[in-house]
Amino acid sequence: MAAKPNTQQYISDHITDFVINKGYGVKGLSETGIKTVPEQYIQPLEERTMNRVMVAESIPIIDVSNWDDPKVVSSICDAAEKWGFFQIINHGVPIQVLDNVREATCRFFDLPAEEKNKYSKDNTVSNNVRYTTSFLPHVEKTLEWKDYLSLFYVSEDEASKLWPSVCKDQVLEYKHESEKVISRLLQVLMKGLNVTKVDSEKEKLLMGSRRINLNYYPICPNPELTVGVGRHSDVSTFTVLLQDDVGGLYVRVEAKDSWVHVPPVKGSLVINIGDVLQIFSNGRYRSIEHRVVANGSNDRISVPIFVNPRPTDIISPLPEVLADSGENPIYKPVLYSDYVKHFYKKAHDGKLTIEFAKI
Ligand SMILES: O=C(O)CCC(=O)C(=O)O
Ligand SMILES: [Fe+2]
Repeated sequence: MAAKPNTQQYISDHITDFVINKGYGVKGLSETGIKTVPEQYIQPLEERTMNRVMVAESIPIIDVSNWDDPKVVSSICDAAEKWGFFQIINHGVPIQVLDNVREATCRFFDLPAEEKNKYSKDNTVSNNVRYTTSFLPHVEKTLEWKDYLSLFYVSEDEASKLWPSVCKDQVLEYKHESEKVISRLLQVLMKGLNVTKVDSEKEKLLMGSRRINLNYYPICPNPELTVGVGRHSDVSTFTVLLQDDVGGLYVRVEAKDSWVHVPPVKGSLVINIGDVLQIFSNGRYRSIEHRVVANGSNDRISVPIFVNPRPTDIISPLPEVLADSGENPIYKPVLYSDYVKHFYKKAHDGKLTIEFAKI
């Protein structure tokens, strides 16, 4: 006698095939008009609820129209130590450039699934351009309600050949326009560590590569059951994040055992410290856990630029930091590409990635 088909299993396999293999993503799923999130998106209770949200507090908003102003320098360094997250305004990246990259992101995700799927793991011509859904759908027990395109920048030439034509010019423009802000931020953050000499070698070590993600979070029928992005810290030196006006990014405040919302501020960029800067600074600047909630009434997009070392760099506490503080290193030297590989081997798990580099 033939085995009775397991209906639940059949539906689940079908959804996985549609969302992941065929490239429809959660955007495609959302557009079917589905009324409840499929089982594989239902997160454990502790991952989808935030017990304590502080509404009275928020991360600093810093006006950087004068980067040389000592008050600007101290606000940034204090925010990096206390919060690991802050927003900057009057940063000089034209609003038009930010609007253009947001529009370009929508254009990419509005492409038919077959077009987007040309950039999936199995079809893409280069690992430097990758379209996928959730975070690591083949590794995770429970999926996240997000699709994304991840672009590792190698050169103008490569980007213009390989990046999707509906968004490449706008993403490149956003990257170029942000470079001045990125250099300034690095200088200021190093000043706060008493690292006064940042020559070109050191600059490459601290920020020699860029990854840009286009994140798309479609409307979700049961936002309370799932997440947009689960709890994680970034594996960058720092991240420059552009969000739209929907909101939903929450940042962990460890000292208060709670979370704060990062409200959309027109024209601002959100900056957060990543694990690599926590390692370089021997724990003085801290990468902070963050998460994105799913949304029941709006699609949301965000565009982070991950400012990273080069894959071939060895990351460890900076000698200047150890000499200045007299501290022993709490992290061992690790090849950056090994660190990143470790991150991409497991589902989002809060701040656990950095354990990999602990002595
Ligand atoms: O969408 C956001 O606001 C944050 C996304 C994020 O944390 C990430 O891509 O690492
Ligand atoms: Fe992140």
